[in-house]
Amino acid sequence: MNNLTTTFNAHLWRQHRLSKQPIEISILLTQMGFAAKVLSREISRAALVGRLGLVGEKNATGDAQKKLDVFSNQVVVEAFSDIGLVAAIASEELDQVQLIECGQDAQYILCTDPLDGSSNIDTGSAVGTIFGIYRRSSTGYCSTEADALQPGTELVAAGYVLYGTSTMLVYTTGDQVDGFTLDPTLGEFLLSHENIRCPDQGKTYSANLSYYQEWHPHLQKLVDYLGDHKSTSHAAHTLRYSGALVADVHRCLLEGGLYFYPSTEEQPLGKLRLLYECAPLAFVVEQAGGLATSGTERIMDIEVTSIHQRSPLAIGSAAAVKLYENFLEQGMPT
Ligand SMILES: O=P(O)(O)OC[C@H]1O[C@](O)(COP(=O)(O)O)[C@@H](O)[C@@H]1O
Ligand SMILES: [Mg+2]
Ligand SMILES: [Mg+2]
Repeated sequence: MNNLTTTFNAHLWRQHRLSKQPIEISILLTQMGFAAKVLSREISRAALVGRLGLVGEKNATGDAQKKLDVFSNQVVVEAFSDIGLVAAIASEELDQVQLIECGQDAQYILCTDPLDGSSNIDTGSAVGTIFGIYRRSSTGYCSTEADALQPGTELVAAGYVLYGTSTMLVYTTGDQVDGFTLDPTLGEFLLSHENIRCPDQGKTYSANLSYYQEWHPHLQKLVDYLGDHKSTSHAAHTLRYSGALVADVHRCLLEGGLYFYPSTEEQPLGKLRLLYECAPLAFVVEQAGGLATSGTERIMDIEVTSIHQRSPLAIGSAAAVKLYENFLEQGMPT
């Protein structure tokens, strides 16, 4: 059976048979695949069913919620409810952790950004879904919020879905990183990118340069260095910023490169959320040979004290992330 006929479910079953992951993880990932198919269909027809625009509410981190943010959250929560495995869900669109099921079998916690890149929705640009799965740490009958406050090193599975020119699902359970492309005519995710390796170097960087003036002077030097097309000592990088973290990280994963969202005086911990944006993507990128840092600390090691906690992020090719850390610390490449 060649790769392009390997369905996501068949791959998950194979990984389980090769005892690379417990069957529960395969079932949870299958449910993420299902939610991704529903969202792929609904995102593509949102303008036809009045699902563009705002709902008029703000989420816990102050973002004006889009109708598709709320709808995507509902789809993900429903896909993981009633399967007897998920104890609780932490989501960008839920103020608190939502208890799902109690009891012995409900041993997993889902952390999710149901719709990433919300500012792209109404203009039809790329958006994504991010997910991270943890095992419960508490032993009581029902889960508690503390079960979601685990560092990235405790993730048992993580990944994202990109709704772009095609819909792709990329995941890892700590073994390798595999990518699947949705064939809408079959309604199947097919294995299109097996064992993805993140190139050590890239030619692009992604950052919102409109904040350049507010960044640390050392990071301003990094941007000048990356954009120095006259340099004979190093290859310049070109700028690619999509407005969706998932889309920019996906490019870094496949082609190499660097995405960063640093802190500013106004946002001392940056904008992005550690639990359901930074940590799951860090797990994926690290398993593919890349790196992810806050600038001073490995993202996966950062202690989580609240579900909507923010963290500065630099993620992508290993050499580019090290370059970022060096510049932040010393204001120069090495
Ligand atoms: O508009 P800004 O400040 O550049 O922020 C864009 C970044 O914020 C995000 O949109 C945050 O994610 P959400 O859309 O899920 O809130 C990232 O996807 C993106 O990289
Ligand atoms: Mg997001
Ligand atoms: Mg979001």
